[in-house]
Amino acid sequence: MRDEFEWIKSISPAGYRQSSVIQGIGDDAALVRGSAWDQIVCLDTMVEGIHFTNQTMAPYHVGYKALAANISDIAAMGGVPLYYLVSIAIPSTWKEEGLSQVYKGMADLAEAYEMDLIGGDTVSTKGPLVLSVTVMGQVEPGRKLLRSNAKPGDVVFLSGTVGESAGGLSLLLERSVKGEFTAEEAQLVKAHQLPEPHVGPGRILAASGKRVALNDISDGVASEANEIAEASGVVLTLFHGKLSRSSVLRMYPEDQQDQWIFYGGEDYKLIGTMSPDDFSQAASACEKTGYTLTVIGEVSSGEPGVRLKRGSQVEPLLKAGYNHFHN
Ligand SMILES: Nc1ncnc2c1ncn2[C@@H]1O[C@H](COP(=O)(O)OP(=O)(O)O)[C@@H](O)[C@H]1O
Ligand SMILES: Cc1ncc(C[n+]2csc(CCOP(=O)(O)OP(=O)(O)O)c2C)c(N)n1
Ligand SMILES: [Mg+2]
Ligand SMILES: [Mg+2]
Ligand SMILES: [Mg+2]
Repeated sequence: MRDEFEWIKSISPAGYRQSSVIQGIGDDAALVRGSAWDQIVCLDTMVEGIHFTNQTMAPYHVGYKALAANISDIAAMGGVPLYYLVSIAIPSTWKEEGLSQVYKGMADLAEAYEMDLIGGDTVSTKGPLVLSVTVMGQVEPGRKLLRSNAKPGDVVFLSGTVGESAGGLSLLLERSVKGEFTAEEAQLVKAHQLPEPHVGPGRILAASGKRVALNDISDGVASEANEIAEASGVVLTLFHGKLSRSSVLRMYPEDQQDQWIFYGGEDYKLIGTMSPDDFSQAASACEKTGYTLTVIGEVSSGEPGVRLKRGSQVEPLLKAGYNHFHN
C-alpha cells in the first residue's frame, strides 16, 4: 500500500456531478449548498467476515453493495441520493488493487445515480476490513415516508421480488465466487453481490404526496414488516400466496423460499403500506418505469405485530431475521 495521502489522491474525483458541491475531497470537511428540499442522511457499514468474505464477494462487489445498501435507505425515505462519504479501515492483508476495486464498485453505482464522493476517512486496522458509507440525499419538503405511517385499512405492498439475495448467499457459501453457476443460479448470486436499490419506486411514492409507510428490506421481510407494525402500533397480515417470488426462486422447495424471503435479508427492495384508494395509481406509475408493486397483505388494529395467513390458517410472523447479536 502506498502512502495514505497518495491513496486519497488516487480515489479523489476529478470533478463533481452535483453543482451544489462547493468543496468536496481535500479540505477539513465537505461543503455543499443547501436546497429547499428536506435533507436525508444515513450510514451503513460492511464488515469483512460479517457482511462478506472472499468466498462470497469480490472487492468490486463489496464497494458496490456498501453504497447500494445506503442508497436503499434513502429510497426508503422517498429521496434522491446526492453525495456519499466513505470511511475505510484497512488491514495489511488488503492490497491496493483490491481497494481500488472496492472504490470502483462504488464509483460505478454513483455514476448511475449522478452521485458525488465528497469525503471520508482512511485508517489502518489490525482487524478485518470495515467499510462505512454515509449517503446524503433529499426529498420534497414535508414528505415523510416513515415506518410509523401505517394505518388500519391500508394495503401492505412490496416493490419487486424478494428472497433472491439470500438464495445467492447460500449458493456462494456452498461453491464460492469461483464456483460454476447456471444462468438461473447466477441471477441469485447477482442479487446478492450487486443489489439494485429501489430509488425509482421510492420517488414515485414520495411524489404522490400520499401517506405512505415505507421500509427497505435489509434484514428480511419478517423483520422489516415487524418494524412497521411496531412503529405504527398496528397489525400487518401478510398473505403467503401473494409474496412476490421470482421464477428462479420458485425453482426451490417452498420451505427454502420462505426461509430466504422472511428471514434472509439484503434484498434492498421496499415494503410499505398505504391506503387502498391510493395504491392503484402508485402501482401503475411504477409499472410504467419497469417496477412492480404487489399487494402482499393488509393492515388492521390490534396488538402490534405481523401475522402470516396461509389459506385459512394464521400464524404469527416473529421479528426474526438478520440480527447482529443473534447470529
Ligand atoms: N451506533 C448507532 N448510533 C446512533 N444511531 C444508530 C446506531 N446504530 C443504528 N442507529 C440508528 O438506528 C436506526 C435503525 O438502524 P438500522 O436498523 O441499522 O436501520 P436500517 O436497517 O434502515 O439500516 C436508524 O435511525 C439508525 O440511524
Ligand atoms: C458471509 C456472510 N454471512 C452472512 C451474511 C448475511 N448478512 C450479513 S449482514 C445482513 C443484514 C444486513 O446488514 P445490516 O448491517 O443489518 O444492515 P442494516 O439493517 O443496518 O441496513 C445479512 C443478511 C452475508 N451477507 N455474508
Ligand atoms: Mg443500518
Ligand atoms: Mg440500512
Ligand atoms: Mg440490520
